[in-house]
Amino acid sequence: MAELTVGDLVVDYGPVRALSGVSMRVPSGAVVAVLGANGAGKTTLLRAISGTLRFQRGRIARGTIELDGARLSGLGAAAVVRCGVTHVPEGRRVFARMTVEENLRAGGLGTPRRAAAEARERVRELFPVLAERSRQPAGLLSGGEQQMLAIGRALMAGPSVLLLDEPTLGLAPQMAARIAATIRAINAAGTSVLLVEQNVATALSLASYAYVLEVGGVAMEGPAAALAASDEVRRRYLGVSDETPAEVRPRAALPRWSA
Ligand SMILES: Nc1ncnc2c1ncn2[C@@H]1O[C@H](COP(=O)(O)OP(=O)(O)OP(=O)(O)O)[C@@H](O)[C@H]1O
Repeated sequence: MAELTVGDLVVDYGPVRALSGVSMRVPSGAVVAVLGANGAGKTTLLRAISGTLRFQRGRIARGTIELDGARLSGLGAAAVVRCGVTHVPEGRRVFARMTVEENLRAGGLGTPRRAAAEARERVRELFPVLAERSRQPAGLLSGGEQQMLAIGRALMAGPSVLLLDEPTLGLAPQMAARIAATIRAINAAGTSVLLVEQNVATALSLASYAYVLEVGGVAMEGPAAALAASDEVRRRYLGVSDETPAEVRPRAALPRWSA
């Protein structure tokens, strides 16, 4: 396990400043959530960490990204994976024409054989459906199964930190709950998680600590339980206002806490 730290990170896409001095920490073994409205910079933060910013013509103008004190910023995407940080981008981009098995194998490329075999076993246990459907083209899987495959593929490199971008987006509630349970299991097995999630109640129920981004900066941060109880977070992100009668307040606004 390893600690991920981001210090005073500034990111630009050409003339557009997307992050303007973000500092945060994912302690070893933790689930940390990043919340915020569309365009706040959440995806940019994950891209900067995973070394995929350059594919979007983005650039780190200033700041540091470190894993246990070793510098990640400036490394390419493949090198970041080798350091133990893998990224599941938004939109579950699986290789639709390749089989489930081939998709998983692609995630393990470059991983030493023994570690890859262990990771494979772990993925099979987490997602039995992927083992059952290993020879089918990934494009035939349901949206939720494709998300499982995208997560499984990222786990094939045996990461110490997993970056997840909107893993439950567009999924039916039951499937979203399964993905959330899987994230808990992955974390319980020792992988730290940095989670960007549009469903604030889900995010705060999974995370122990959370950051709220607004126009490229950290507007709020704190223990997930404290943020969930904060009037401002409830009003702005959980759709609960003082005027909302108690009986119509979403149950989702009452998350289960992780320790
Ligand atoms: N490839 C790009 N080129 C130019 N500007 C970009 C690019 N990607 C993002 N941006 C801009 O950077 C800012 C942050 O975007 P980002 O996608 O990181 O936000 P987000 O919080 O993840 O939002 P969303 O939930 O909509 O994905 C926005 O102003 C966005 O328009």
